[in-house]
Amino acid sequence: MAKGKPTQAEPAACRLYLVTPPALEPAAFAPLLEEALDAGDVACVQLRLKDCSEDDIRRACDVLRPIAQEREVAFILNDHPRLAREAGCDGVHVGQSDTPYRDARKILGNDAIVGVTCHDSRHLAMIAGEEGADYVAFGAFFPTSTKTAEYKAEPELLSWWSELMEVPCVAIGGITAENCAPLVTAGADFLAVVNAVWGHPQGPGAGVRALNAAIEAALAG
Ligand SMILES: Cc1ncc(COP(=O)(O)OP(=O)(O)O)c(N)n1
Ligand SMILES: Cc1nc(C(=O)O)sc1CCOP(=O)(O)O
Ligand SMILES: [Mg+2]
Repeated sequence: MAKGKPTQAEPAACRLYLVTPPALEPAAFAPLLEEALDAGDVACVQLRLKDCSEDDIRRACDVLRPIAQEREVAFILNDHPRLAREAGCDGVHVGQSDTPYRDARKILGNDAIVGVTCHDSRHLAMIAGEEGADYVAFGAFFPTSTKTAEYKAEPELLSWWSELMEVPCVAIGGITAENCAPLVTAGADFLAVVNAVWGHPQGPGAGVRALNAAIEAALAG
């Protein structure tokens, strides 16, 4: 994947990748998503609903996907490649216990974005990259309350990867405006966040602005 592929926009050095809260009511969440996406640069949105029926996920896609795509922000579905294709998503994110990358690619085709969780593993990332993943995701970089994270990644993994590989890397796990600088300077192409945006005390727009300001400050040195 070219480093700017999530929106086809001019590639930037490090961009935001929003992941939704694990449970949401689509009509109530829609204005929050609009607020986040209208607050500044966002490369993509991942719909990550856990413990939901496929019908619920489909309904959430129908409401939320146009909000992202109308703004030229890629809309990626977590875990469900077939549903992603049927619901008109731009791609899918798969983990090591989900549909294997090759099957996800077959289902979605070559034009879709397929990203792969690689935890803290160089080996998993090299396999995913060689197989054709559009990005590899490393984490968790910091403690997170959003899910039980079994792996701990270090910024050095991002610098190793970005110096050697063209495939973009996503950093995830407990990332905030306050702690993201080492990940940006280490070479993360995307910062994936849940709580720093949806749990921001001043709302998701303020969360996006704070993260983009922190990215810009880190890149300026
Ligand atoms: C960008 C990004 N990175 C990692 C994950 C985690 O995927 P996975 O390990 O499959 O765990 P679940 O998210 O499915 O609980 C992700 N979703 N997105
Ligand atoms: C979905 C997910 N995957 C992770 C991994 O390490 O693979 S950490 C994580 C949760 C990220 O949420 P927050 O930004 O609130 O910490
Ligand atoms: Mg998964």
